[in-house]
Amino acid sequence: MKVINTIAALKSLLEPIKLGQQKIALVPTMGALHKGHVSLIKIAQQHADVVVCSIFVNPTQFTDPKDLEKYPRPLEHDMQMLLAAGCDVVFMPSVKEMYPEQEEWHIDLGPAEFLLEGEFRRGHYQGVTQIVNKLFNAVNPDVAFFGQKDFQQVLMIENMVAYFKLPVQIISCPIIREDDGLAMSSRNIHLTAEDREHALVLSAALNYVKDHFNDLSIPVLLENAKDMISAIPGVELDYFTIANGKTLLPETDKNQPDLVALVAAKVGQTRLIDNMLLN
Ligand SMILES: Nc1ncnc2c1ncn2[C@@H]1O[C@H](COP(=O)(O)OP(=O)(O)OP(=O)(O)O)[C@@H](O)[C@H]1O
Ligand SMILES: CC(C)(CO)[C@@H](O)C(=O)[O-]
Ligand code: BAL
Repeated sequence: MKVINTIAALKSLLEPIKLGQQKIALVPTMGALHKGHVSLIKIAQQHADVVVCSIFVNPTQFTDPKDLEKYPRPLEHDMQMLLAAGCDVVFMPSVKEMYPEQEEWHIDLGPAEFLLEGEFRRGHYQGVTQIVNKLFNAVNPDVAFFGQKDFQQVLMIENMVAYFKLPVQIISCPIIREDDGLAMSSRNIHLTAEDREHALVLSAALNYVKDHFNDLSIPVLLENAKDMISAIPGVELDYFTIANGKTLLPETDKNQPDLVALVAAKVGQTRLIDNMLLN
């Protein structure tokens, strides 16, 4: 496994591979790796000859400075996970390498940018697309892998790819969960034992909606799911919605295709998101 810190070194490693017609996959991450990240690498290996995993805690996508400051950075552990997963190249640039100078970034990501996560983390998807575009320029991947856990992120990246007409295929990969249902997330590390217990209500409420989808109306499903969550102490709901998976607009007609339930809540001091496809 090669560990690379600069764009120039990365390009000189990857350009001959690309010229040799080998397929390159990119798995962008912010580190603090878990089985969710490993699953992306494993899926990437099935689609490409060379898998590049980037680790970069991107400052421009953080809307809360405390969240950025306390974002976990367990480097040794991450290297071991990547070695065990059989990753070929790790790209781990510094902030200076990715942002050598002040720069403006604003692209049209469509109206869904301002919904859900975009409403609670204003400007978040401009920062995400800014760094993903830089990573795509540095790696020039044929295909890139993202987790469905960050459902809206996948849509925003697809919109960015369409905006610039980039020749990169985007693949959304299933959510990996703990045995008790909690979606794996780097931020789970911040949960106290009590928070960890309380956080289970998020996946439980999503499962409730999925299990009762055929029997109850959408307004009733939403009311019951929100009641489940508000019954748990220390869980502060930002949103629980059933939406069209392409527009992210709320949906009340169960016969529409592509429905997804999405939730975000603060559990103790930690903000978590999760979602589930419904049909
Ligand atoms: N449980 C999971 N299952 C599948 N993919 C996941 C999971 N968790 C994260 N990913 C994906 O891994 C990639 C990198 O995510 P990231 O490094 O931000 O980890 P994370 O666990 O989402 O951290 P956090 O949500 O705390 O920022 C993203 O595409 C993300 O959607
Ligand atoms: C895609 C990403 C690596 C961009 O910083 C980040 O948003 C993440 O880890 O999901
Ligand atoms: N996993 C999405 C990146 C973020 O929360 O900033």
